[in-house]
Amino acid sequence: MDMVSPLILVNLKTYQEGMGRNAHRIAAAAETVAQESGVVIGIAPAFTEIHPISHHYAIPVYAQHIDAITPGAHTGHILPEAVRAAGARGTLINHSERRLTLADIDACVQVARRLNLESVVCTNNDSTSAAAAALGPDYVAVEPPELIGSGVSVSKADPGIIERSVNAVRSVNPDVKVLTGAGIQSGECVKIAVDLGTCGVLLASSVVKADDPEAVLRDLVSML
Ligand SMILES: O=C(CO)COP(=O)(O)O
Repeated sequence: MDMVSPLILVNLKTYQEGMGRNAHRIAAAAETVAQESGVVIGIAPAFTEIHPISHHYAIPVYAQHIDAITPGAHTGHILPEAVRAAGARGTLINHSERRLTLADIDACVQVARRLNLESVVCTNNDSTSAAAAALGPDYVAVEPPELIGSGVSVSKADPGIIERSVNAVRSVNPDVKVLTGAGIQSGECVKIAVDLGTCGVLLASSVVKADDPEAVLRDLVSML
């Protein structure tokens, strides 16, 4: 293993297979495999599942989004303090399916830092990875949008974007860790990503839609 312990972050999105009892099943599988392997496996469930999951399992829980607001008169927003109080360790910011402006991303990273929430800023290519790194988040997670949910792994289809993003982030801010995602489905995909200099992966469908999420998670960590 690398000096920084790898992170496997499973985004449950709003998949039916990641709601309610299914979210618990995936969280339990993640906890089992994390304990067996020593690899950190986090989960980003729907907002409504953050509290139940974080209070039942020892794995780190992430929000899928926050709004950079302070408590007050906002309706239909996600208050970062509430996400923290519900037990989240961190949050995704600017996921490809929840894009923000650069100014919003900056504000979200700052509020996350203030609240001691880990920030994972998602990006779509190496230029945006460099821009995100300049904001000083904990992680930049590069995911080529065309491969998200495609079943085709970024590690195999586009290793260059991983390598370029790692280099871009390092040159802007070497303290920012890099994750990658889109189509990640096996231990081999994870190993390629880590060998290219990332600290792990962000993934969804291969775990969330699996008949046996525990078996997929065991495979994902098998080459670390
Ligand atoms: O968007 C993703 C994770 O946030 C990637 O999704 P898939 O793993 O389904 O390609």
